[in-house]
Amino acid sequence: MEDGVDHLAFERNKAQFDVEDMKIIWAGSRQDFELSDRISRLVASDPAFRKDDRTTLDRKELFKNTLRKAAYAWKRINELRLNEQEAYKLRSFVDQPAFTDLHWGMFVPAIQGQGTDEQQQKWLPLAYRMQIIGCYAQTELGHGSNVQGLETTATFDPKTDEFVIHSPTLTSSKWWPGGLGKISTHAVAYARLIIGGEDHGVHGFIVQLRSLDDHLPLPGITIGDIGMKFGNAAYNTMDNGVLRFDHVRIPRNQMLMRVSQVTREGKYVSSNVPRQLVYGTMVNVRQKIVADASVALSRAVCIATRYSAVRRQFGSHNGGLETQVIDYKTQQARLFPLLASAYAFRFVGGWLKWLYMDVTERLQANDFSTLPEAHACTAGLKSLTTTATADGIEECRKLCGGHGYLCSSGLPELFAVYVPACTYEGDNVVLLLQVARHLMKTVSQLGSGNKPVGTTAYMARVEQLMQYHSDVEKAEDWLKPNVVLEAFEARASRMSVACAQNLSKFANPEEGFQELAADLVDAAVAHCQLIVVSKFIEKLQQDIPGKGVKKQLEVLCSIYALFLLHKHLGDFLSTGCINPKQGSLASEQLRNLYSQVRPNAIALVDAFNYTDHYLGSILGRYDGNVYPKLYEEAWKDPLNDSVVPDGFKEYIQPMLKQQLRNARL
Ligand SMILES: CC/C=C\C/C=C\C/C=C\C/C=C/C(=O)SCCNC(=O)CCNC(=O)[C@H](O)C(C)(C)COP(=O)(O)OP(=O)(O)OC[C@H]1O[C@@H](n2cnc3c(N)ncnc32)[C@H](O)[C@@H]1OP(=O)(O)O
Ligand SMILES: Cc1cc2nc3c(=O)[nH]c(=O)nc-3n(C[C@H](O)[C@H](O)[C@H](O)COP(=O)(O)OP(=O)(O)OC[C@H]3O[C@@H](n4cnc5c(N)ncnc54)[C@H](O)[C@@H]3O)c2cc1C
Repeated sequence: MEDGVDHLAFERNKAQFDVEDMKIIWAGSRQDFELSDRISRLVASDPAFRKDDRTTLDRKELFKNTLRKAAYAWKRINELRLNEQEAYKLRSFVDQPAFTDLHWGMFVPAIQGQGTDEQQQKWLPLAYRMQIIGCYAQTELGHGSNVQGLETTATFDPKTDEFVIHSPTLTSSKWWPGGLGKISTHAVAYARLIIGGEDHGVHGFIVQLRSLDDHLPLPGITIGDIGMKFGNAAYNTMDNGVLRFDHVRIPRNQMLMRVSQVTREGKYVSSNVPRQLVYGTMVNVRQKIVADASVALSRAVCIATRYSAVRRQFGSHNGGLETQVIDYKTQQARLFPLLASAYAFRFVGGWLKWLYMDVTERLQANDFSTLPEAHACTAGLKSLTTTATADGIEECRKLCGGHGYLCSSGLPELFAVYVPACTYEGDNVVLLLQVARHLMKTVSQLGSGNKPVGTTAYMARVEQLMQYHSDVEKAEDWLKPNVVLEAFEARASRMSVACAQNLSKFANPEEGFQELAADLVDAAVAHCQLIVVSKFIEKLQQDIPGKGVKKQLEVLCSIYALFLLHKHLGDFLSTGCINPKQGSLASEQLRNLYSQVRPNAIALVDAFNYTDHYLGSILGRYDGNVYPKLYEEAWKDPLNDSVVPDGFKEYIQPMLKQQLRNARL
């Protein structure tokens, strides 16, 4: 604590659970906690990773600064001989989006997932040593969501045993890939495979973009940055790029050939695997994005919670202290569901990681049965968690009043960096429509003996769920996990069944799907919320050690579920799952739960174990010493370098003098 005072100590003493034990639960295991703790302190204590000057740099300085940090991070990773997990942690605690995110997060996984053994042996060592730097070049100016609509072509030339990569139209220009604009030497580029005039659809190709000697674009390649993005610093540390190919030739063996191959004779051969595996990198990254949502949301919640305990407004009696804004019920009703959501997303993220590892192992053994489930879960949860997180960060900014709008609160930048997660790796509405398709397929197969599995298993009880009426009689009944779960299952299944019934009225199912898209999205959201609630409940069924820890998690789980019920009361009522009285009992219980969280709120955010460096927020400082630091920070603004600003003499003084002259006349 810089001034030796912990302004939040009183709050910390109120906690009814052991915060050190909660840190382990949040981290996933003691080992994960120790690793995160060690690496975050390492980054925080290294001045080369300071980031408090970021918002005042112009784009070029900001970008150069990003390159410096990325190079320094790589140096430290090698010097300290960090393993893959430690290196990943180090990069994420540096907390500055960079080309390396795409190199490690998409380029390498694309080769791992879609390359043959031979291709992996050739390319991965180069990528692991960063002797080449790669990006993931899929999206084009004209098409992002519609991957099958991509226009770049890769035409096989049997004479030379090469592919000719070409951008035939303006709209076929690659547009958006991170790291592409200025840094990547290579790309996994997606293009339509054309053999003998026949179009075999979109495939991935490893293409070298820049010379490894002087970094200039190779012949036939036009490349650049697409320009400033939302927010000042934020995602402008990243060189999202534009790329055009003019008949660029690459050897045949640079098509990623795990899913399908092109022989020397130009024959197209499909392995016995689903073509959707070409989309595998997106499934991988969507899963990571879900895990990442809990990090972004918990950062914002940590800032807003600490500041809400420091900030006082109104309510002073006889000259005493004013009320801490965290004690206002409206503040609690806005903040605590976000705190609960951060924990909920943490646990569902952990589960999704398991699901992803499970499907990966099955795929290696040629078992493709769980691929649709993995696709639906990663797509749906990516959509649900990123939407809630982006909205939640913005709500946290408002929860901090005026000071939340200052860059030094950390919230504007956090929002600006995070919000594109609602769009990249699949627009959130487009992804929910994928979930809806999965649900409609599941409903249509219910009578066929094809038992629904995984997260749709509840649909097997559809007849029972269609008859369900909640038996809640008093507010405490809403604390029973089974009561909550059944209400969410009944709501989700009824919304899906209603959509399926409405769809069946259309002669053309695709037309029906388009017409009912908004209802289908609502049904998909209901299903995804059920997944998050059920995974939180499952987590509580595990052994949870630590004084008072399980009790706190039970409270948060109930808050998460009942907050959703309150927010979507219309769904629960209109589907007849609950009646209005039961709805108000849920609200009553929610208020009780907020009161239970209140004394534990600061400790619950301390359990995230974020350093002040990582939080990057004066409002969220661990010691709560907000006002002196805000005051101090204001004077560091470049505008305060001089008392009279540049431009005064040119523009303002003549105006003032003119006014003076006019006044004298
Ligand atoms: C923390 C993060 C860590 C690291 C990353 C670092 C930084 C991240 C920051 C930014 C990076 C951003 C990168 C990008 O944005 S890359 C570009 C991402 N692009 C997209 O996500 C495009 C979205 N569109 C699609 O995914 C597909 O085109 C879409 C699924 C919408 C439709 O595809 P298509 O038209 O081919 O399919 P359908 O006809 O609808 O369905 C066919 C069939 O296939 C199934 N399907 C679809 N996708 C998948 C999949 N991924 N896996 C498995 N199966 C899939 C679909 O369900 C249908 O099945 P069926 O009904 O049985 O026929
Ligand atoms: C910061 C950032 C980083 C990115 N990084 C990469 C990268 O590294 N590599 C890469 O290849 N790409 C990248 N992208 C591109 C990204 O994947 C796409 O922007 C994304 O998939 C959305 O596609 P789109 O832009 O075509 O949106 P569109 O599909 O044009 O969406 C526009 C609107 O249309 C709606 N819409 C579209 N289709 C439908 C439909 N069928 N039904 C109903 N509504 C629909 C959407 O909901 C949205 O409201 C990045 C994007 C951003 C913002």
